Amino acid sequence: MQYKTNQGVQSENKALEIRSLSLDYIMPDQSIHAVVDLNLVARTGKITALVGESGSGKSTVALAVMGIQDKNAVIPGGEIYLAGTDILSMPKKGLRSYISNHAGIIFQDPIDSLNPLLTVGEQLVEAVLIHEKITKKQAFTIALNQLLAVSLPQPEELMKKYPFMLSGGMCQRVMIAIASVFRPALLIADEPTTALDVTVQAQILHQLDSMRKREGTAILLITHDLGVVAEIADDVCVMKDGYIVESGTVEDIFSNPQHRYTCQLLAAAL
Ligand SMILES: Nc1ncnc2c1ncn2[C@@H]1O[C@H](COP(=O)(O)OP(=O)(O)OP(=O)(O)O)[C@@H](O)[C@H]1O
Ligand code: NI
Repeated sequence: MQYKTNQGVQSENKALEIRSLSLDYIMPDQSIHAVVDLNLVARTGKITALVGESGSGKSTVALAVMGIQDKNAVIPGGEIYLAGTDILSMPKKGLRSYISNHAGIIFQDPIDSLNPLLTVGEQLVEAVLIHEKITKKQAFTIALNQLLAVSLPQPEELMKKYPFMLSGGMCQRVMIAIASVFRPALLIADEPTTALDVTVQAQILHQLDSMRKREGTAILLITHDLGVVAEIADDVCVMKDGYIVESGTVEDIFSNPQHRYTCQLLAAAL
């Protein structure tokens, strides 16, 4: 069977390409147009920031890309090309594994994202074994290397610990380790540092940036913090009320914002 692909010379460096995506949340008395006719590209080896006020639809986009949108969501139209294939035109069977092989996601609250009843090691090994038919021992070695890759010291000790024994910053590193086990083409970070101390925020962002450099991962960074955007993002998409009102390179958007809302955002950040 042939699925829709966006392959072609111009698409090669696009880990994610969203075309004309709309998403509604169906409520008993109304439906909310959370995403409207949205276009977005996350380039390989680059950081794309998705910014916009609370409720503008940023997380909804992230969840739709991961195929984990809420049950009351319907997608009336659009295409989501993840590593070249439109996941919206794929059959349910195989979709989960396709998405988890090509994209990872980390959230705001790393401690909530981990299972409190399992050790770090158990969760990492489980994540490895979901994808690969290898022995537990081999999975353990991969897990250890993952923890080293996110600069966590003494990984062997860490593997035995439960999430509550770790700081927020360490938990977020573990989440990055889990989300990137399979060197996904795309990593989505939905406000990854909002819940962390300021000093730890910079370390986590540095970690994402070094993953981008090392693996060529495309990173879609959802954030409220325009200072962070200016510092590490390559591209920016500005979202408001479900629409992308403006997108471009960081240089373009910061030096020459076209949309009134972008000007307001920039002014508010000064
Ligand atoms: N399951 C749902 N059912 C109905 N409405 C929802 C649902 N999930 C989100 N919404 C609404 O959809 C809109 C977009 O929400 P979303 O969480 O995507 O925004 P956001 O930009 O991520 O906001 P924030 O910056 O606060 O995280 C909001 O109006 C929100 O209230
Ligand atoms: Ni959100």
